[in-house]
Amino acid sequence: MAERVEGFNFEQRHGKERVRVARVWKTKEGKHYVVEWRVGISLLSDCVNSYLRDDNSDIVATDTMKNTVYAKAKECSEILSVENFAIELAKHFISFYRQVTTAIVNIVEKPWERIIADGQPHMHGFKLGSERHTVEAIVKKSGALQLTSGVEGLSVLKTTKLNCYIQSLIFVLTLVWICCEQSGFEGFIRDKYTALPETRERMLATEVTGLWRYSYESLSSVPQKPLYFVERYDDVKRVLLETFFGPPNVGVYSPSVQNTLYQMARATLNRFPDIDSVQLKMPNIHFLPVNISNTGGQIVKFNDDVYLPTDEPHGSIQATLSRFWSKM
Ligand SMILES: O=c1[nH]c(=O)c2[nH]c(=O)[nH]c2[nH]1
Repeated sequence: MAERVEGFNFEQRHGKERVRVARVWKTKEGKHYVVEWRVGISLLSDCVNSYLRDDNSDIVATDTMKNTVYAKAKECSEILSVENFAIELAKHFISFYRQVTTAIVNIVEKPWERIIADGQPHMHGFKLGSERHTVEAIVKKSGALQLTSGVEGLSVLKTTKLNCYIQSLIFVLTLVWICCEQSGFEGFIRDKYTALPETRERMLATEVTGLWRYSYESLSSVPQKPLYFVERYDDVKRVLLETFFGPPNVGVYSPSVQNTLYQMARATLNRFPDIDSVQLKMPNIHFLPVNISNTGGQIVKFNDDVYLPTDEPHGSIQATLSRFWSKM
């Protein structure tokens, strides 16, 4: 919040970024659990004197913030979700320091996954997965809370043309061989700058970044069930992926990244009543058809088979879908 200083409007915050911590828990039976977090802390606090003059008496040193991450990780005797850790940290800063009015804690969790060896979950062996779980907890001195979780780096691709048998609705118990494309892009504006052909058959690839805001607006309203948010994270990801891909045997047609994004966001809001808004960023990562020829003729003729994968440029498509009363 801006304050008036020497006739100016002034806004400030300070914190520590990229504090890395790993925490291990071990059960009596010898099963280990591990999390690795990258923590960012930002404090809104009444320390304007440090900016205006030689007076640091109201500053929480960023080095102290860093130490607090390790101290609080040590205090967590039971495994907990990244959301609960973020809330605990933020709660500490607003309650421990008179000067702090709001604490903003951002954490990215590294996807360490237990390995399966000989068909059995390993007791202490983990490998790095791909997509990352994120959280932002904003806690005010009043106890007001804003909790936003997310996923980043969720790379997905569908190759789309499906040849499959479906059961005919007309003749009971007969199977019909069908061929259905499951991603296309048609009917867009065509003008003198347009070269893109219309298609009902293309690769669809993206790297989803999602943010979803929970409806819990005070510290006291947060669900007490341990690992509640870990389950929610898995469930939201499942709904996003199921909507993107459609049923395993037949898939679902995507007429555009825009439409698929909307379906994914809507399915999330419809499924989870405690989520008020969903933001999705879905770059359209292009796989270009390969056609190569020389004077002797065609070397490679594209037949929905050989592609050139690209990183850039890529389409950029993003949207936020909220319930009417949401503040996201
Ligand atoms: O799904 C798509 N949306 C677009 O806006 C777009 N633009 C484009 O060139 N290809 C695509 N595909």
